[in-house]
Amino acid sequence: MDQTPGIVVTGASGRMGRMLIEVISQSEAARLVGALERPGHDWIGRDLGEAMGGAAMGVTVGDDPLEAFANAQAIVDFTSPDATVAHADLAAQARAVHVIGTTGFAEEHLTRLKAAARHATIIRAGNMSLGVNLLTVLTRKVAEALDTSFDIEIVEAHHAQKVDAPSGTALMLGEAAAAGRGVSLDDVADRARDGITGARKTGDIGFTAIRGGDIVGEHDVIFAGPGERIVLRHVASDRSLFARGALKAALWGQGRGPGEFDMLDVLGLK
Ligand SMILES: NC(=O)c1ccc[n+]([C@@H]2O[C@H](COP(=O)([O-])OP(=O)(O)OC[C@H]3O[C@@H](n4cnc5c(N)ncnc54)[C@H](O)[C@@H]3O)[C@@H](O)[C@H]2O)c1
Ligand SMILES: O=C(O)C1=N[C@H](C(=O)O)CCC1
Repeated sequence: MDQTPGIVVTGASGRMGRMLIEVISQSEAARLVGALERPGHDWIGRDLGEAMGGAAMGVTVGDDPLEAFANAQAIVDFTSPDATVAHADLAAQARAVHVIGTTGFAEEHLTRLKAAARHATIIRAGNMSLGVNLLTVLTRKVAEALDTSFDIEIVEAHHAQKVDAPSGTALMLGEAAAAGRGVSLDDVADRARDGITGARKTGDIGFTAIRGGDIVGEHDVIFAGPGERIVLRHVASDRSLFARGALKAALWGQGRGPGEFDMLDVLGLK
């Protein structure tokens, strides 16, 4: 009998859902045991492979997380904040590792995820790629080394369908820069500029979001100082990058105790 961890993918028809299904079903380290979509979605009740336009996979797309999670060792969740928070309680009940790629959480969502992590292994990151996680480490180091005569600006670009801004990645980079400076991001984030804004406040960390076309994900962290500028950049050109990171997290989480972890834990970058 196959002893590899069984994984359920939520948001199966989404940009990331499809990518996750491809990556997990090609992996020898895990099995795809379920696929979920939101109630009312036209994939519900269909074979997943056929719904994706290929050969049957023997997995029927469902809309009942309780039933799907019962036989899973990991849930990989790239959906919406409300859906993910609901899934967190059910994943905890099923004792399945919950890998969360969803972004755009409000404070109330984060509080609920923290509560769920008292009983469950949650691995959450706004970006699952090695490169971006390494970039957060570099950003923190550069911010630590420079004083506030260097203005920090984070510029991100994503596809036209993205619904949240700033991106989860931009916020991760902002948190890293703020940590390097020994301040709280909430106190220094400047997330909206329009009209007569006045001069830039020293110490602020600014965010700019570009949306258009099919951009997968690009992030610049700019340190603009007197007479010079440092730019740290990450460009994602293929979504499978995020799916491979999420699978790595699901495998890393097996046998871990409850708690909230991130990709720095998974990648050994802490
Ligand atoms: N962390 C990362 O590395 C990373 C990478 C890419 C995208 N993301 C994030 O992942 C999320 C999804 O991105 P996307 O581009 O795939 O979006 P998408 O809109 O293409 O897909 C989301 C899917 O979730 C489904 N869904 C919504 N509610 C659901 C529910 N209750 N149960 C099951 N399925 C449900 C939707 O029907 C949709 O198919 C976004 O928050 C995005 O920012 C994170
Ligand atoms: O396509 C998206 O949506 C992405 N979301 C993540 C974010 O918000 O940073 C990661 C990059 C792609």
